[in-house]
Amino acid sequence: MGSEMSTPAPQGGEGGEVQQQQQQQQAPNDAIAQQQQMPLHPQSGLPSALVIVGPSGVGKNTLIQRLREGNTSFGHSVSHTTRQPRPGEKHGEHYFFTSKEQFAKEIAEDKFIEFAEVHGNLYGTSVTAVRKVLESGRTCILDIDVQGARLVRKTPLKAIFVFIAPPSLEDLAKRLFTRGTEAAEQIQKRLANAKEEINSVNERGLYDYLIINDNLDDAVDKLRAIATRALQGLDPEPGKVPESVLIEDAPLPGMPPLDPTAPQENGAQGLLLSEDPPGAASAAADPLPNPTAAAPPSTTANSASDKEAQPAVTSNGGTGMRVVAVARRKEKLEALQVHMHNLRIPPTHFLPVVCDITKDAEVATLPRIVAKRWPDAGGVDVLINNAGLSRNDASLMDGNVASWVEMLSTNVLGTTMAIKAAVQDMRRRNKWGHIINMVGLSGHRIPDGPQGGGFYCATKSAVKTITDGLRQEARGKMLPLRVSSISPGVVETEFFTVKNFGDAEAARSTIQNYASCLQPQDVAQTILWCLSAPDHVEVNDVVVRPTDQLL
Ligand SMILES: Nc1nc2c(ncn2[C@@H]2O[C@H](COP(=O)(O)OP(=O)(O)O)[C@@H](O)[C@H]2O)c(=O)[nH]1
Ligand SMILES: Nc1ncnc2c1ncn2[C@@H]1O[C@H](COP(=O)(O)OP(=O)(O)O)[C@@H](O)[C@H]1O
Repeated sequence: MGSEMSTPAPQGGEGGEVQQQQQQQQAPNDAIAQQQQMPLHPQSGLPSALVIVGPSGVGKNTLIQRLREGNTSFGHSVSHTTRQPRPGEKHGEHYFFTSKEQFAKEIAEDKFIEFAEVHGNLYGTSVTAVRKVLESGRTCILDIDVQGARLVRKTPLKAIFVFIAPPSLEDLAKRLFTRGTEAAEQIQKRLANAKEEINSVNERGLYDYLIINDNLDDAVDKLRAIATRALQGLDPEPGKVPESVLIEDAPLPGMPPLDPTAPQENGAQGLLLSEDPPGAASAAADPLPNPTAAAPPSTTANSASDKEAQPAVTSNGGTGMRVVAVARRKEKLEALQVHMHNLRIPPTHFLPVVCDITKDAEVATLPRIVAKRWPDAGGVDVLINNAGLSRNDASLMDGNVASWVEMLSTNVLGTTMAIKAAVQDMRRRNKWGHIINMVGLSGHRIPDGPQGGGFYCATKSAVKTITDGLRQEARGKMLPLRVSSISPGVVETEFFTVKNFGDAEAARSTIQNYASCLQPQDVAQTILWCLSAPDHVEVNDVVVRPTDQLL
């Protein structure tokens, strides 16, 4: 569920009580069943229930309606809710619309198999509603949220669990807007919750089936086949939910008006960035000659959320590149998106994607997201691996192991997984581009200091070795892939704030040791210089540091 649902409600508030009661509600069980004389666990051969879960607006009601059209074998358990009825909704048919007081009373009376707070309202499935359908020998359909599904999983109710996913969050947003039943604020709330709801597909054993509701007729056919199994009381087939599912983020619904005072750039376009923790630097500010690639390439780079990455993303200097900015922090990407919008860079040339590059499944999906969102772009031609994270509690003598793991997974594994995803995309198209890794001075030397930067330097040395190793591997296979690294010294970015766990003062005092740090634009320019070399020239490593930096 989304942030709203997963945020603990204030003590004593409605949500707080609901959470406490839900914890006690762990397994509405045989005792309730016996009390209500409900065959919660039908013998085999009798119909199972069908639990349908999915984010708001994905099409659950539409699918259920289509399934039930002209087929009386399926009944729908009518839920109770404290939300206001929408125009046309009937009490007892769509929901039992209930006051909060009445709902609380019914909870106390053990009326519900499960209940949950969803999008700010209470919803619950009553034992009576399910019993009514089951007793008539039909399959009972429960349209409930993720929390409800988790709870029903713990009851003896024999059921098949299906998750309905949208083809993308963008489609989901469109459907919610088109349905027009909610105000903008409610739609935002539902979209904010959707990503976490979709992520519940990765909870092992929660769902038996996943249906992506893209083409409605296809989705209805799939649901019908599953519902028929439920009707026959058959067990679900194994392996029908993929190991890992990632649905890309929606763009911001509705961009702000253009800022007429914002400076315009020269045809700034793309770069695909990957990942989030503030890294050494990635930037490119000024116009450069055209790149050597024949077609406008799309570029990926990581750590796009940082202010430091903005120049890299915003100024391709008329190279004709299209930029995919990949980062973990959504709010930073959103700010970048607004910035790009104000620079009049069209959505065809800038695509923000939320992704955690320490997660293999998320990284592997990136080229697919690019291909889907920009079918005309071909694929990823340039990858800029910008992720580089350092922590100040990582001394080799007495450091925090968690910080070592974090650095290793971000700087080394994240970079390598992004390389693999980009290279496989290039191989698929037989079109070989350019990989640029940010090694940094730390990949070449270890600075003095009692805190000890040895572990961070080790990860950066690894990136240097990976850069050289990738080049050798490509040469060995006679592939025209170009591999470069850039090794900047101190760059004025968020890097030091992250290193000091958010302590901006400590970060400032580090930066003040230098009369003039490199700026992100300086690094960006270096990236563009590497990219602009003619085909027969491969820049291997560029070391660049502030003029007054000693070591
Ligand atoms: N846990 C639980 N969730 C429910 C129940 N009834 C509906 N929901 C879920 O509540 C959410 C909001 O439903 P609704 O207000 O009808 O809005 P909609 O999903 O935008 O059509 C959906 O995810 C439903 O699946 C219920 O009885 N229990
Ligand atoms: N496969 C689909 N393609 C396009 N629009 C769809 C599809 N499935 C449902 N819709 C539309 O999306 C909107 C939301 O569907 P709805 O059934 O109300 O969602 P939910 O019950 O999951 O909140 C409706 O306007 C519906 O017509």
